[in-house]
Amino acid sequence: MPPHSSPIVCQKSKNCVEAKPQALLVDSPFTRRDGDTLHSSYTYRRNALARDATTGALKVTPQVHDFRFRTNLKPSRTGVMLVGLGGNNGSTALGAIIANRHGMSWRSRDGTHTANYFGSVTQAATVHLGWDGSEQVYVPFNDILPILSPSDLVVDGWDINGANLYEAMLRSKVFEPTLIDQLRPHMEGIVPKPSIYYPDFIASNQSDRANNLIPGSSKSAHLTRIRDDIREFKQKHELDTVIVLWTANTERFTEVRAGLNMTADELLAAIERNEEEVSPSNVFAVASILEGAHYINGSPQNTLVPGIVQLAKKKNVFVGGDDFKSGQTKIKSALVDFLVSSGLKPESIVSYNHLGNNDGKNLSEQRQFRSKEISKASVVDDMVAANHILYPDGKGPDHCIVIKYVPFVGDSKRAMDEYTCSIFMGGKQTISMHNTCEDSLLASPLIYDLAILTELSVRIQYSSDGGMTYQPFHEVLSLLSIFLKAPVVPEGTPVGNAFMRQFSALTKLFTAVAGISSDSDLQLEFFSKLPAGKAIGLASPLVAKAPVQTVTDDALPGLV
Ligand SMILES: NC(=O)c1ccc[n+]([C@@H]2O[C@H](COP(=O)([O-])OP(=O)(O)OC[C@H]3O[C@@H](n4cnc5c(N)ncnc54)[C@H](O)[C@@H]3O)[C@@H](O)[C@H]2O)c1
Ligand SMILES: O=P([O-])([O-])O[C@@H]1[C@@H](O)[C@H](O)[C@@H](O)[C@H](O)[C@@H]1O
Repeated sequence: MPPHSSPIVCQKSKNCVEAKPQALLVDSPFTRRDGDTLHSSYTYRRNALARDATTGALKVTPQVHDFRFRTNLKPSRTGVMLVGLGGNNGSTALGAIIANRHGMSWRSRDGTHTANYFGSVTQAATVHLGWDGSEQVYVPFNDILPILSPSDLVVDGWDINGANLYEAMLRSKVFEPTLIDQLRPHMEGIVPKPSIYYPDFIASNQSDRANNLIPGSSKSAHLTRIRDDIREFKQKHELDTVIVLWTANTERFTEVRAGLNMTADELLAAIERNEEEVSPSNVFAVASILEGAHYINGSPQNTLVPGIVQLAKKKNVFVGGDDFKSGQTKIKSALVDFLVSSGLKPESIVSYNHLGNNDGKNLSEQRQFRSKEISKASVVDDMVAANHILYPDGKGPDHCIVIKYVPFVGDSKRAMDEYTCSIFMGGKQTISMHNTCEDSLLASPLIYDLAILTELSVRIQYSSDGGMTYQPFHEVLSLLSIFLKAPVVPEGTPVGNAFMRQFSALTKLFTAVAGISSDSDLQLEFFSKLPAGKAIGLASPLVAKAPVQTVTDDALPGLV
């Protein structure tokens, strides 16, 4: 079977940038290319675990599960509608796409810079595939499967403020003036669509921004208008996929209760009766889902109430969230994993930062700060639960979150963290770090990744019954967790925050879908004689004339 090469054939669109040909050829009897569809099989190995009722011993039963994947290799024409387009993140994300499309360079005190997508996992990270006999081989993440470039995305959105995107960039103070000047002709003509503003959900200090509103106070009428916006955007740009992504202000939490939002019908009825407790982000999420658009929450509020998840399931769209994991928390999700994996016990974590952007201004009010505090504080829970030696009672470290609004520093967030650990023989280790960055330059690449991987997920279906039936991933797209502080996950499944585990899960998933053996960090070949290699996978290969390698479970390497 000739190896399949999956050139990125981006659907021609006004904004489609010609993508580079795929550089990866997968040669396996367990993948089959049928036009634009890649069929692959994957033997998923896991341990069935159970406590012995009498001895309490942990019984471990290694098992294999035969998955089939079916992937449309053609990235779809995709639009992203940003709620909060005129904000620091929104204007930065759009401006950077335009700068990359045009290959812009600009000068600053540090010299000349050229547009890039650093900070994006899909565009600037690599994936380890193994050892080729002379070197470790890493390939670009976007070589594993055909995915969109951010430059392919059609972007539009809403804002309660009517500033055009040139004015928004000036206000944000994120880009150098020499870049803003180049972007001006491309951005000045873009004005966010009018949005909805329910004052009780964001800080009162935001009221002076609200000059670009959909008229009236009927939430049902607002829902209809936003649905119309999404539909018109999709039709105007002849899009196949639309993703609505909330990068507007942090809202206070909404109540979650029976009669309000526990079911899709309850939430739709609550909107119909103009229920006070229905938030703007609830309305955007419902509008998106009803229009078949996927909805991602980049902020910490609890938008994805049970009724919205249920509606997403009914309408077969993805939802994801919460709160971009961009800076201080992202570092924490890697550092605490390292400390706990080293057998060192974080006893206190103090995360302080101050910033002077509008996000910081909105967070300076308690109810909005509380939303952020919850998402920032939850990030170590899985790592604490992973080590009963260090945390026998499950009680985690003292964890303090402080955010202060200091207008003068603008988007340049100054984060100071202190980690104090118990170490060997009563010792203590204190790690302090200072981290300064333009917050929006860390968050904007995540907007791309969230959208690009949502679009890729739409093109993947899996089968658990040997290829008889196929279905999409669960409507709550928890594979996006690496980009989010407080990942929303399918009910009954655990939240994982440890950064490198999230990265490994993401790269192993897409290499498996591509028919590539999961990278084994074991690398036994470096300290043992490697047995002869053989193609593995399902007992029934996907291709008619595969080598006669009837691989049965008990013949699988490692299980004999
Ligand atoms: N590094 C980061 O920047 C980062 C990291 C994690 C999370 N976040 C979250 O992302 C969000 C955006 O951050 P930002 O720095 O761009 O903030 P920002 O205040 O600059 O932008 C938010 C924009 O949303 C608009 N807005 C508010 N309510 C709206 C509504 N109902 N409809 C449409 N627009 C509305 C505001 O006018 C503003 O332009 C915030 O919730 C923030 O907490 C940011
Ligand atoms: O991602 P991270 O740096 O931990 O968290 C950030 C906070 O520290 C910051 O104060 C807030 O304004 C940003 O929205 C972001 O949430």
